[in-house]
Amino acid sequence: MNSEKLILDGTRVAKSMNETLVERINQLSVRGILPCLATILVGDDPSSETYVRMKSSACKRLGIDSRRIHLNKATTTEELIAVIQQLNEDPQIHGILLQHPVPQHIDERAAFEAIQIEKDVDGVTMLGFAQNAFGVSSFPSCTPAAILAILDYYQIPIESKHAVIVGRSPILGKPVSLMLLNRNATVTICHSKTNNLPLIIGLADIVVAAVGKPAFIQGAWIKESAVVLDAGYNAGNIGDVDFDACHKKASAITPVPAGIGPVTIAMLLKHTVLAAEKSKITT
Ligand SMILES: NC(=O)C1=CN([C@@H]2O[C@H](COP(=O)(O)OP(=O)(O)OC[C@H]3O[C@@H](n4cnc5c(N)ncnc54)[C@H](OP(=O)(O)O)[C@@H]3O)[C@@H](O)[C@H]2O)C=CC1
Ligand SMILES: Nc1nc(=O)c2c([nH]1)NC[C@@H]1CN(c3ccc(C(=O)N[C@@H](CCC(=O)O)C(=O)O)cc3)C=[N+]21
Repeated sequence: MNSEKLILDGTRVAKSMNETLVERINQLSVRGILPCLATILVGDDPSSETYVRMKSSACKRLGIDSRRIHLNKATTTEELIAVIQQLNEDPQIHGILLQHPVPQHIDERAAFEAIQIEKDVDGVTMLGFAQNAFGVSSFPSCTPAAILAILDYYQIPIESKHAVIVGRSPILGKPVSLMLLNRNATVTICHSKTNNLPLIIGLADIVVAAVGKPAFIQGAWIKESAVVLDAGYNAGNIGDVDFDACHKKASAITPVPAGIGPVTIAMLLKHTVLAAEKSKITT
């Protein structure tokens, strides 16, 4: 990497991923297979509606089919699981994405577990998580995989680097920590009960912000020349990183928007295409 400050352009990474997908989608169509992603949204949280809409319009742009399922916020866990089971049994559906978070009264873990492993394109099941932890997953969670894809695209070394991850959620902080560990980083995972957070972040060569609090990570905490990856996506398109202050210190940083978000979506499409490719072998 050169010594200039680098803005890690997620739109560019996503574009290059999508280009390689087009050919694979064409080859599937020759065999009469149209990859299809089902998205399930429960309730009417406006930002979740936006994400789901972005996901299905990204599918459309590439020629992937999508089925959008929008359930009432009063849906029960049992009803949601029944919908997931129907999608599991439908041979035309290759991937299932249950948008997180679901309303409080629903058992989100039980719903995630209902997704058949072959269709778990967002790596949300326990089995998918475990496969990812062992480094044998076909479908690691999309945002963690996007973070690794950005580092690899820009040839940013991971091995032997100290990565500090702020956040330990099951689809973001925890899996990205394990993926960086599998790539031989030295990993520290921080969370809401962590003491001396600024001190720990100050030791990091790579910082992953996955907190869900706008502009939470301050420039003063960042070590000179660290690489900063901002997975946060808060109301008003604001990341978890104080961009201007961190940009001054970092050697490379992802912006919000146009950082990790677009690569997450490209990863979801890639996993859906792969699920479709695998389905032709088994059916
Ligand atoms: N770009 C994308 O594709 C995606 C973006 N996101 C965004 O990433 C962010 C995180 O999402 P998600 O992981 O689902 O969020 P969660 O709310 O599930 O997890 C947040 C994590 O941050 C930790 N945390 C909260 N406050 C602090 C604090 N003061 N100090 C240190 N750690 C803290 C929590 O700790 P504890 O475990 O102790 O509660 C928890 O582990 C959000 O902005 C979300 O919108 C999420 C998914 C995809
Ligand atoms: N099961 C599950 N998997 C997820 O991956 C998941 C989820 N639930 N719940 C919500 C979060 C959020 N998320 C985003 C994806 C892309 C952008 C994205 O592409 N953002 C554009 C901005 C687009 C715009 O706002 O115009 C950008 O950053 O450039 C943002 C956020 C995925 N999530």
